[in-house]
Amino acid sequence: LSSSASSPNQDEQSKILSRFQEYLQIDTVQPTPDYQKSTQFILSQAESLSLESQVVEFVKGKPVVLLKWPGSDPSLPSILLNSHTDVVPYELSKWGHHPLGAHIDEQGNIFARGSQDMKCVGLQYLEAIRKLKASGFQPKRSLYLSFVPDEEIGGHDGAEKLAYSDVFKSMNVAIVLDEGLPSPSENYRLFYAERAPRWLAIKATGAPGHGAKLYDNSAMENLLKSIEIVRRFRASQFDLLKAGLRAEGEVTSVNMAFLKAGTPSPTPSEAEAGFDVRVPPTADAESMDRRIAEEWAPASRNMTFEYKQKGSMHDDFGRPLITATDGSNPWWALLEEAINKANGKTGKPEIFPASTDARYFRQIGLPAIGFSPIANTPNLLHAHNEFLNQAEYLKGIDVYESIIKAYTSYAPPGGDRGSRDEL
Ligand SMILES: CSCC[C@H](NC(C)=O)C(=O)O
Ligand SMILES: [Zn+2]
Ligand SMILES: [Zn+2]
Repeated sequence: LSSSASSPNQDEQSKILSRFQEYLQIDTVQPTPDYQKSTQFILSQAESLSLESQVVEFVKGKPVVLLKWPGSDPSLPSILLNSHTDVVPYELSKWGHHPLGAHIDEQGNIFARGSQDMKCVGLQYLEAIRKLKASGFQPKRSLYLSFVPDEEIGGHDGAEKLAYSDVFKSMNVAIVLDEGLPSPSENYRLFYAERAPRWLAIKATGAPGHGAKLYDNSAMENLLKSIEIVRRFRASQFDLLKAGLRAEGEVTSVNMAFLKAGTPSPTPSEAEAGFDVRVPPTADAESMDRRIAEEWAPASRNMTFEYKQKGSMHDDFGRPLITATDGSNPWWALLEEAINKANGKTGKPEIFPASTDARYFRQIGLPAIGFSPIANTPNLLHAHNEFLNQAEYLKGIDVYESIIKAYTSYAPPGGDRGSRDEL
């Protein structure tokens, strides 16, 4: 009842916040993240919680930290809570507080790169375990935590390698939780799929010529024709979004990412443009790739194209990369119930507009749900002055406590249904 700073509750709260600040202050900024330091920090947390730990470097210098809280029934498939340890770069001059300072202002807002994306989630998992252990809780299923590198640059040396590894097979995972997005309303956002990235570079070639001459088929004219076609397609998709006919994750987005060509004069023989394209799992992948080959970069207009990043739209069994939200996937309802039990509200299931590591787990046929317990907060992923309020952070710990309880205790009489082995 006491609100004095020395009450055990207050004391514990300030320790929780200090640990969060400590993790945020570790410089894991791409492109040169200090993974040694983040690994040490996570291992020291694991030790204080008596969790089993293992560090796997599928690629040298890119540690995947695996923690395990063994369940009482090892025959049951396990739960995996995933988070990435890297964060995106920042522009120091645009921030009110240093992005690696984790400054807490008078409102309790914690400013730091990674405060939303997603050091919060990684540490909330650990804090929830701390509380559960203190309460004497014993999980039936084993609980794994994975702290993976390089999500922000594609996850190829992190989560992708993990998902396809023997280590992962031996973990016998039934369900994966990974990052979601902050919600400006009181409803948490839940994601059952995501758009597939197509980072595309198109290149036009053509006869160079005098800058004063009007002629067809120059590289620049050929590229501009493509840009016009791409922009018409972009407008058609954007119109669906603006009219409210589709949600953000349900349209194909296209944004021009770079343009490389020419000098003031003469007309160049090569011109290149790059686009960040995101394709919903409900779209027809083949017709999208045909559109790119035949309309955006046709050989008939002296054009070539290349994918700098090409995410799959189907799992390794040929099905769209979608996690079921209906009764066929008990983990969905269990998650919603557990969140509600902790006094959290949830919105309608959504398609994540960008990319996360969850796609690699969906690819191998596992259900994966995107969720960050961040409500009442503007979405500042990758933006200046990213922050998370301390009360929201603390509430998120309670939410994970409830989720871990529900997930690790779930033991249907007939065993798991819909698990990978039975498909
Ligand atoms: C294709 S890897 C890049 C990953 C990054 N993820 C997020 C969540 O912003 C993105 O979608 O741009
Ligand atoms: Zn992230
Ligand atoms: Zn990110």
